[in-house]
Amino acid sequence: MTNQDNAKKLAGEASLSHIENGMTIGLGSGSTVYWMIRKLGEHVKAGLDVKGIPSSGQSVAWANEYGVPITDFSRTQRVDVAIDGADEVDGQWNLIKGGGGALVREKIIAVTARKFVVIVDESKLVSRLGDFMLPVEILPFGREVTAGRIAELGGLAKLRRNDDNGVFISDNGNYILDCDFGGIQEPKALHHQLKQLTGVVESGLFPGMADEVMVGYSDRVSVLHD
Ligand SMILES: O=C[C@H](O)[C@H](O)[C@H](O)COP(=O)(O)O
Repeated sequence: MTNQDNAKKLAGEASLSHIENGMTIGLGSGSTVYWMIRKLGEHVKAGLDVKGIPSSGQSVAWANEYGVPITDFSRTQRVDVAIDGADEVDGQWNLIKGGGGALVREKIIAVTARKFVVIVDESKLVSRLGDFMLPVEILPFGREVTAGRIAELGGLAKLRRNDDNGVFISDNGNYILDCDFGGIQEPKALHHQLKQLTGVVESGLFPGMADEVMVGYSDRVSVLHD
């Protein structure tokens, strides 16, 4: 296992300290969350009574594989804690998410949760967001027009493709534009500008939403509080 994988594992597993019996847990997406779900499955087997609301098809699959019971918003609208990864985290805990294309469901879960815990390895910490191309989920119809509107905001938008060069389709049946805005000076303002564009479903900017950030290093976890 690489040092980075180990850092993800440590952060993912440490996040279980937020979980108590009876909770409904927002299950994020990505390779760091994988370790959280896997460990959570061990706790469930040992008797922990929790349910998870997964944010992606991949997380549903992991929850099933590791024995974490799942539920959905038709059964409960209470999420006690959401635990999720990020692609970038700045000093004010603004996030870029969506590298795996799960940003819309992740955000619905994060805004519903009483507590939103972010788990990352140290490589995700940045002084300013924007080296990572900002994922923006858009409706397929009129994608060229929407990309043009994003360009007017200063973002060079590239349609996400799969490894086989087909267009990437999100779990919601939409497209993802990976947008280069250069360094993002004002994440909250840019997020609101993007949200106002017809055709944009959601931006991968999560400004000021995290309650706690758990940072994994190769040999330890550092917890950043408010
Ligand atoms: O859409 C994907 C999610 O936002 C992930 O949480 C994010 O990309 C981080 O993933 P990872 O832990 O694999 O770096």
